[in-house]
Parts: sequence; structure tokens; C-alpha cells
Amino acid sequence: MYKVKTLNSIAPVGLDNLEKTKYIVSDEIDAPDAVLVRSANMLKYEFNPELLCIARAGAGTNNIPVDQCGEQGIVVFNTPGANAGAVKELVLCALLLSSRDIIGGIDWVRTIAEKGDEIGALVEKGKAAFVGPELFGKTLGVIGLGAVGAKIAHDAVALGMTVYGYDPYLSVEAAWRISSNVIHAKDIETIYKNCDYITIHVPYLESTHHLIDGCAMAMMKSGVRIINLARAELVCDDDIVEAIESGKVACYVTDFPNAKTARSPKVIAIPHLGASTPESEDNCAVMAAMEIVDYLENGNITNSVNMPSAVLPRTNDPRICVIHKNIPDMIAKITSAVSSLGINIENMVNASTKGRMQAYTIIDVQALAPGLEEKIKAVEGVIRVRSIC
Ligand SMILES: NC(=O)C1=CN([C@@H]2O[C@H](COP(=O)(O)OP(=O)(O)OC[C@H]3O[C@@H](n4cnc5c(N)ncnc54)[C@H](O)[C@@H]3O)[C@@H](O)[C@H]2O)C=CC1
Ligand SMILES: O=C(O)C(=O)COP(=O)(O)O
Repeated sequence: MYKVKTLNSIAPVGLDNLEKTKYIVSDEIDAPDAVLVRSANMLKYEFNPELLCIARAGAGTNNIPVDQCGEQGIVVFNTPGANAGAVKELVLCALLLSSRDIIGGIDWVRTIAEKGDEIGALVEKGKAAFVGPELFGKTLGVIGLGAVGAKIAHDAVALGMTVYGYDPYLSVEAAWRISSNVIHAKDIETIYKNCDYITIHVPYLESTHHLIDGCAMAMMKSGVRIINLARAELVCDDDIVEAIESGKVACYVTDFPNAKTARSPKVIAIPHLGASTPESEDNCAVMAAMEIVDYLENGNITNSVNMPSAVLPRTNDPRICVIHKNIPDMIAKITSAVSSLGINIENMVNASTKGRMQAYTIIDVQALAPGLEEKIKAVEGVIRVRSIC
């Protein structure tokens, strides 16, 4: 039986993919083969030696020590695009909330709720305090044009906004998803200088820490509205609070409130609801569970953030899966280790990604033999070996 530990609540439709005859799934498992997680912080998690993979049912993996996992031969998966629709809808909502003082207005109506027949007249008299601009005809800057950013850019064009998009690392596949009406910003300053609204959709990495800070805001239009449903640390809290107090930033919407932003009256702080729809929770859970199944049962890797993709269709042959350093001569040494035991290789695939420290090889063999795993493990640069019957 495979053991899967859940660190967050995972949609049951996803867990249904882990057949009860083959998997024990619980939040109280010791020494799991796989971990299923959403936003639980794993940065200080103690990895048991049996742990083969972690599937993040969602997009951001900054709660997982991805590089350390790679070094230990633990494959980390995420579920690209599976919750992008939910995030997009909340961003559209955030754009409207940042513009029209709907929240202030609703709060005020509550204060006059006991005024009986006077309410109608009070509303007409008081509504002028909650006026805010329309989105139509304004400029929106989208930083990061991946699964979420591309959808926002598309819908904002449909709302009549002029949309600038910035993403220097855009994959060719993602580029096909961008509406041709989106203006290609060649540098981030173009976004800062031209946009009335700016929304961020990049992963949180060392290189994106405080992407929006005081210097960035100094370049922006006065009265800019900033939406951050990606990660708190992408924006410098001290600088944004100061920019709000000075009036430079008219509104900041964040899905990641903290001690500094939650108390600021011009910050709309949402309790991390970007992916919290039944549809997205189901999509993410199903994709994450299937990634675990395909890796544990077949050794196939799809949507990993620390290993290359590698899929070899199953036959009746047993299979050896090898995670190794991405350095020259590894395949020759691994295949020699197999042939030194007189075992024939039936089929194999090797995958590496430029710049990634680990590579992966799947070898289908005629038969497994005693000592085979140990022989491959002894090859310098091999990180992890697993055989699957
Ligand atoms: N609030 C929520 O519940 C959710 C938040 N997120 C956050 O949003 C982020 C984006 O999600 P997806 O669009 O699904 O991810 P994605 O991986 O599809 O897209 C990210 C894009 O950012 C681009 N990028 C990376 N560094 C950049 C930089 N310095 N400048 C400009 N572009 C850069 C990449 O090229 C990629 O196209 C996630 O990493 C996660 O942190 C995602 C889903 C739900
Ligand atoms: O997918 C992401 O990056 C998210 O932030 C969603 O987080 P959650 O799964 O709702 O805890």
C-alpha cells in the first residue's frame, strides 16, 4: 500500500483517484510516500527518507523547499492553470472593488439600517461619498502573463480597458494564449508609467521579492490602484502603506493580509480566497492526485517544478526510475550498471531541463535482478533509484 499524507483539506473528488485498495490517505500518516498539500508551510518540514513526491494542489510552490527536495530526490508537482479561472474572477472583482467604493458604501448602509423610512432619502443624500471611476477606457498593466495573467488580460480587453502585459519569461505555449489586443510592454517601467490599474501574477521567488516597492511606486501615476492576488511578499508593505497615506496609491487589494496591511483603511484585504471555489478546489485536487498516482505507480513525471517531465508508456516490463545529477556521462554509467548484470534494456527515456540541477531517467528492463538498485545507486551523481514491477 502507498501512504499519502494530506497537510490541508483536499477535495474528495481528487482523493477518489487514490484507490482504497492501493492507497492509505490520512492527515496522520507517518513516513508517507507522498504528500498532498495546498498552502501549508513545509519550509521547515522534516522529510522522511521514504518520501517520493509532494503534490501542491494549486499554483504557488513557495511554501515548499523545492530546491532542497530536488537535492533529496523528492519530486514536487503543482497543478498549472487548475485554479486560474477562480483567481481571474476574483481579480475582476478586485478591480471593481478598488475603483467603486462598494465596500465603504455597504458598510455605511449598515450604519443607517435602523433609520426606517428615512433610509431611501439618506441613501440619495449620502451616496456621493462613495463615487469611484469606471474601468472602461482606463489602462491596466498585467505583470506575469501565465495561466492567471493571460485570462485577466483577455477579459480586461473585453471590459474596454487598454491592457499592457509584461512577462519576459513567457513560454511559447503561454504566448499563444495572449489576446493580440494586449500591448506588449518590453520593460516593467512601461507598466508603471502608463497604467491606472496594475495587477501582479508572478510566482514569489528571491528575484520577485518586493517587486513593487517605493521606487516602483514613484514611477506610477498618482492615484494608481494595485491588485496583488499572487503573494504578499511581492509588494513591500511599508512602502505601500506609505504610498496609500500620501495618496500616491488610491487603493491596494491583497489576497494575503498581514499585520501591516490589514489595518490600513485604503487596503482591501481578502482572506486568501483566490482559489477558493468548489470548481478550482476540485480541479486542483484531481490533477494533483493523478500526478501522484502516475509517479508512484509508473514513475512518470508531469508538471513538476523541480524535475523535468518524463513519460514512458507502461508495458509489462519492470521499470527502474533514476533521479540523478544533470551532468555529463550519467546515462552511459547508469546503462552500463544495468548491462553489467546481463540485463537487457527494453526501452528508456531520459529527460533534463537546461539550468535544472536534477535529471531523470526511466528504464524498462527485461527483468529486475538482485543488486541492480544498489549497483545504480553506487554510480556517482545518482540521487535516487526506485524499481517498479
Ligand atoms: N490567491 C490565490 O489563491 C492564488 C495565487 N496564485 C499566485 O499567482 C501566481 C501566478 O499564478 P499562475 O498564473 O497560475 O502561474 P503561471 O506559472 O502560469 O504564471 C506565472 C507567470 O509569471 C511570469 N514571471 C515570472 N517571473 C516574472 C517576472 N519577474 N516578471 C514578469 N513575469 C514573470 C512567468 O513567465 C509566468 O508566465 C502563483 O505563483 C501564485 O503565487 C495562483 C493561484 C491562486
Ligand atoms: O494556488 C495557489 O498558488 C494559491 O495561492 C491557492 O492557495 P490555496 O490552495 O487556496 O491554499
